[in-house]
Amino acid sequence: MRWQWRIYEEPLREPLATAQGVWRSRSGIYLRLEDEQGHVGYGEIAPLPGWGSETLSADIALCQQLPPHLTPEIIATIPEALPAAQFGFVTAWQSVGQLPYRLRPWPICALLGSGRVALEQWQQPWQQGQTTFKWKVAVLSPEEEQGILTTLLAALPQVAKLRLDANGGWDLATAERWFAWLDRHGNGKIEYVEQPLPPDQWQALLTLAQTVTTAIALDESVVSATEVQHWLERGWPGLLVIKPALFGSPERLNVLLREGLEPQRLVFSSALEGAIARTAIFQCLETWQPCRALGFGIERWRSAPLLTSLADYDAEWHRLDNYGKNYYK
Ligand SMILES: O=C(O)CCC(=O)c1ccccc1C(=O)O
Ligand SMILES: [Mg+2]
Repeated sequence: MRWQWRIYEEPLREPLATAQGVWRSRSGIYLRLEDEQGHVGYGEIAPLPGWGSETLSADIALCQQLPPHLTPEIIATIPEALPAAQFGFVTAWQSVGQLPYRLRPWPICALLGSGRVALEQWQQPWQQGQTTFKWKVAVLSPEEEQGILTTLLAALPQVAKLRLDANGGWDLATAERWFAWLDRHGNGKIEYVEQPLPPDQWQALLTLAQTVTTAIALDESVVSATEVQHWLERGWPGLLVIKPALFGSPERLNVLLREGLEPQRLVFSSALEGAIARTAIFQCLETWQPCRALGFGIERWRSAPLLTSLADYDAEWHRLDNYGKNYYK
């Protein structure tokens, strides 16, 4: 199987502020495979350095070193330390001759910007039928955020659900105060709090999950399949955010599900990947059958529409030409 790759860097439509800083652009690598009969396939490597996945330079080094003809055996040698590359190559290989996919629309959770803008930003997605929202916290002080949250919770209709994402930005004392506040004021509308403490504080995270009423989801703690496995062995009782683009080969999740991981505990979420990876993820969802709204409501920051024809793929392959350099095998 012959293949080509192309590095891109695309500015976000607006900066995304999280507890870990402000993001302004997103880089990755698009892959294009073609077999002897002319069947094509596409894949995307979209690592998030600083997020437990590899760096883009590590993926570039991998692409430079792989031979001009791919086989499943070669793809299987991609090391565990490069989970975004594993995802990109495995899904690219699976897509050859299968495109375009016919995909279902799933309920989506709309991401709201940190701070007061959330009070406006939920309304348009609500009018379009979305009922789950996520708000970035640990960006302002707890007092400021709880003030805004009081208004937001009062404004949201009773059937709406709100996720809070602290991106590991609280310490234990702050988290305990926040959970006490949420137990009193959550109004039945808080679906869960995502990554309240830094990813490595596993004992404190386990204790919190066993003592507070509000559900907790791990995100940064469980970026790759190996980490998910580790937390399951530790007895993590809560939810798990899966960012498929950073997770490794999708087959790893199939195995965990076959071994009894309950699908209701999973929340699938975007890593602000591009259209090729997003479409590959939605193809995986046909197998994974998500039970909760997908954390893919990120259009405000990056437009990544599902690709529904080979012409769409071809256009996407060429679209980011101006952002990155081209490399051909
Ligand atoms: O999960 C969602 O609902 C939206 C996506 C999101 O929040 C996100 C996007 C890129 C990187 C990290 C995160 C995060 O969950 O913290
Ligand atoms: Mg998160």
